[in-house]
Amino acid sequence: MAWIEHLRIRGLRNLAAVELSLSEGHVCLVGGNGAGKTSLLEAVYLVNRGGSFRGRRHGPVVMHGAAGASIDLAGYQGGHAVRRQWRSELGVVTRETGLPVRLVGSAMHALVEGDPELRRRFIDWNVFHVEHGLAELRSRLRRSAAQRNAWLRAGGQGAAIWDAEYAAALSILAKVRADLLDRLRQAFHTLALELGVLDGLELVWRSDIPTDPDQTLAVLQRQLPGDVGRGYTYLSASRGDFCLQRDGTTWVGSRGQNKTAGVLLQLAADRVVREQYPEPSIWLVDDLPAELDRERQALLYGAIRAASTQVLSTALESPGSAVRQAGMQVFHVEHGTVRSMPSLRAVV
Ligand SMILES: Nc1ncnc2c1ncn2[C@@H]1O[C@H](COP(=O)(O)OP(=O)(O)OP(=O)(O)O)[C@@H](O)[C@H]1O
Repeated sequence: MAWIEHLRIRGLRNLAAVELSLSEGHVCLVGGNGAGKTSLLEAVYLVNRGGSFRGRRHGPVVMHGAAGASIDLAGYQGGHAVRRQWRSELGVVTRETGLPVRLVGSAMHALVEGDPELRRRFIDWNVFHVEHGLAELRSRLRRSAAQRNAWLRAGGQGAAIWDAEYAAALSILAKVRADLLDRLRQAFHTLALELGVLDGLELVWRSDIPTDPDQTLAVLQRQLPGDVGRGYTYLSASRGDFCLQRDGTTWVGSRGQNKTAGVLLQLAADRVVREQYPEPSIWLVDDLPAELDRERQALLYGAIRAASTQVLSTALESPGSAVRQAGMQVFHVEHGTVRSMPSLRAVV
């Protein structure tokens, strides 16, 4: 069982010096806008995954004017005590592998209504966890694509020596993505039934990359004149997307419904990965209450708690009665400092 017992953060965003002792179960970080709640989740993500979940737009994680940032974590995994360290100048410095963490970010609705690139990254991240050798496959693809594109830019004359290798790698990727989607589709369907939300929605994968390498090779040959004109290969790993359908038609949900669907997708992916790696993850849940009614909040928090040993969640306000739980730990975050509030003893 993976959980964090102690966390020490120095010089990360607005968190100058933070020390937290945590318990298993649901830990709630409460505070106003800009208090440092998301930065705390970011620290947990960073020390375990080695990178941030926030894009470049958010700038460097080291506190303005500070010489460096550090994160130290002590916790448990598989019944053993583990330690992890991250230093801004070195990255992760411990040998032990990171604790498994799963993020429900504040913009989960974007997974349904945003750019296809987000969905492909979501699929590939989960494929990476169930299929060994994805990194090697990616480098095969990159190498053969670069060689083929150089050949196209030179006019595509002579033998197409990189086509077979590129078609083989691309078809394997198409196959592992389609297989994951199939398992995800079933898990999503089961979860929607169990929770009684988004009834009748179906996950549909659309990709024009054939899973048979001979067919992929035939497509490459057919598209050759266009590829030479463009100077690059049209059929690439960035083709493919999934959508949600109801009765065969693309479903258009509200912001809150899309957010619910995004969280369900994370829960479904967690089930798929845990068929192979049963250890539950630590879930980092940023601002779930935004856009969700109380019933949905309670439902989704309940499903996330059931899937994890520890949940670190953020919110602007203290958890309401629908979300509270006996033993829930609550911390108040303000201007980068964190204060413990009395643990909740009973469901109110
Ligand atoms: N490198 C940095 N150095 C110092 N402060 C930073 C740095 N990067 C971001 N900040 C500031 O840290 C503060 C905390 O941001 P954070 O996103 O953690 O807040 P939050 O509590 O999650 O707020 P909200 O509820 O509005 O999402 C922000 O005011 C931000 O401007």
